Amino acid sequence: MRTSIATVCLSGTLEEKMRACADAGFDGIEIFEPDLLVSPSSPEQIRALADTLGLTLDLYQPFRDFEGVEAPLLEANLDRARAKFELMNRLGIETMLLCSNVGTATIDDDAAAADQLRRLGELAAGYGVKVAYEALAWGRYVNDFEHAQRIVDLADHPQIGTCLDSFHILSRGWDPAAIEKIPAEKIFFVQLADAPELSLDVLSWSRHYRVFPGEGAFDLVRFMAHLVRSGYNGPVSLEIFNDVFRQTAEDRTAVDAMRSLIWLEERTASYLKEHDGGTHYPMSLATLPSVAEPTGFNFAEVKAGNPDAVSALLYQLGFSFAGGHRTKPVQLWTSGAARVIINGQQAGGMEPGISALGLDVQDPQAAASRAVQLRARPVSRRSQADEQVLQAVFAPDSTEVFLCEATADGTAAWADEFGPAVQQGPGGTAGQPAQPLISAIDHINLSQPWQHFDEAVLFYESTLSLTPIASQEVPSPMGLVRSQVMRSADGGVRLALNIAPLIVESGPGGGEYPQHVAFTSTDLVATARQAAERGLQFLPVPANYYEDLAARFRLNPGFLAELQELNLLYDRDGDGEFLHFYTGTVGNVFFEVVERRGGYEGYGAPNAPVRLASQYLASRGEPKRKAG
Ligand SMILES: O=C(O)c1ccc(O)c(O)c1
Ligand SMILES: [Mg+2]
Repeated sequence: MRTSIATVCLSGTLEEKMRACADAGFDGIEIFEPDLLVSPSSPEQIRALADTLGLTLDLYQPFRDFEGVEAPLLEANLDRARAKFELMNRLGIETMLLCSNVGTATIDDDAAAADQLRRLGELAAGYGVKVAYEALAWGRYVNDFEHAQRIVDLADHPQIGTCLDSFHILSRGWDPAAIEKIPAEKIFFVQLADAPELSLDVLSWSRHYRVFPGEGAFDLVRFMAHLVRSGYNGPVSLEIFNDVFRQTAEDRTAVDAMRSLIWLEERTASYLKEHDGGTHYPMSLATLPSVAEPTGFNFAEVKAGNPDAVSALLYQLGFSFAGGHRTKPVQLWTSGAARVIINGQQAGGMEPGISALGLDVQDPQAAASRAVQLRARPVSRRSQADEQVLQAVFAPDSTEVFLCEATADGTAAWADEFGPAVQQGPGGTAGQPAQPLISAIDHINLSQPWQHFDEAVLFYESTLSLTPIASQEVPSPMGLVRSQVMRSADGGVRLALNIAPLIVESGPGGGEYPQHVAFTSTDLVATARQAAERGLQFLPVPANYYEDLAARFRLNPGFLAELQELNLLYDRDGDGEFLHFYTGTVGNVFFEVVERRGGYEGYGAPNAPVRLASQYLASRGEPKRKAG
């Protein structure tokens, strides 16, 4: 599959955009006219730069408001086109994109539009260029790709063909199956965009909210399958108008873009294999090492130059000290299959804070190779010769994601690098063994910078096969927090991605926002009692919350009183129940303990505003009450 991308997707100058596209591995680009108009480089220089970078210039776009006009305007439009064809010859670009008329069309007649396109085709032939006609979703008379195709058929000129853009087709609900009816040689160009579901006029939706494939709600795999079946074998190009992408670093956005196409190519290949068996199509689709979903969390790592505050919390939660690393200032704490590493080497930034997570996978080599082919940056950590060589990549928020070997007995293959396991309390004091009521890591919650949120969703879906669950919005005193859970089918791995409120950028954490690890307990009340005895400071929960709980659920008064006494939160979902509590925050990290009863699958979303408000108050010291 030939990959291409429109320069409108990226920030920067035309030259910077071109370099970023080449570095990310694109075969070619579409030049978006406004980018050329503001460039100090001549068309010849842009052509030479593309050559040097190994990029083909696949499309010049857009040419607007041509067809369906009265005769005098048609002559003026042909003059305009002539100037652009001359320019395209200088650039060495063979195909021009023509948008269906949105502004000046007055004649709603296919035969007349086709005649005018034929005139344009005759002119284009003299320059050796082709015109790809695209039905914009808001075109005056032509807003449907099949309608555009009928006009192209009527024009019946070799220089006139169609441009298909997934946004205009899927946003209007047109059925992409009809793509298969278009003769392949008449599809001159293909643009891809995904988009979130929004109730918005289609022009605003298109101009501001497009996202890369895999980051929105469109079924682009099926779209691609129809395209491949049509016999098309030209460039597949990303055209993403997105306010955020246009103001974030272009090299990073180009990598996100490339990842989306590599992923889509693979998904399309497997879709076609499943539905069409061994049928051969002109477009060849590359595949990636396929990996099974991760089966569970292997560990969570907290960076901390001074481990004491974090080890105290873990001790209070009933974790045992399982030893220091043989060669590094790193501690291992465990309870059941929950493993937390406190790493003194990774210190820096706002700490303590979550620096890495480990996932159990069937084949760490294959999983790492897949992630790297999807343009994830590999992590290189120093390791001694006899230590496990661990595979890891950086997530978009710089969290290190380790791909660990799942063992049959649930132990960690690397754990014997730690020892000896002397019973230890906070700060190295002797500790009492606890009841290990915590059995595993339930989920990990990572806060994401708002501008990298879509990228993070695609990253976890493409590299690790996690599935996004419908996102939620949680009110907090700092704003509405968007929360997106990514999980494996059996729930063995659950990641909650929250957009960090903008307000924290100017706050004491320098833009970092607390993140947490949630542990599973077999008996939450007993865990909380033990933790209270060991001195844990719970995140306080206001009395108003318990009055509301009493109103919403018919809870036994004794149980309700116990919840309130221990600062426990409660939720219900069908037959399932959820009990949980939070520790106070140290630096940038806190812990949660949850008990899931009867198949509860959520995360206590109704309680999230209570947590966020309580943490907000805690971060500001005691609540200030008006004197009075
Ligand atoms: O929003 C537009 O004007 C516009 C221009 C060119 C395109 O290819 C497109 O899909 C939209
Ligand atoms: Mg388009």
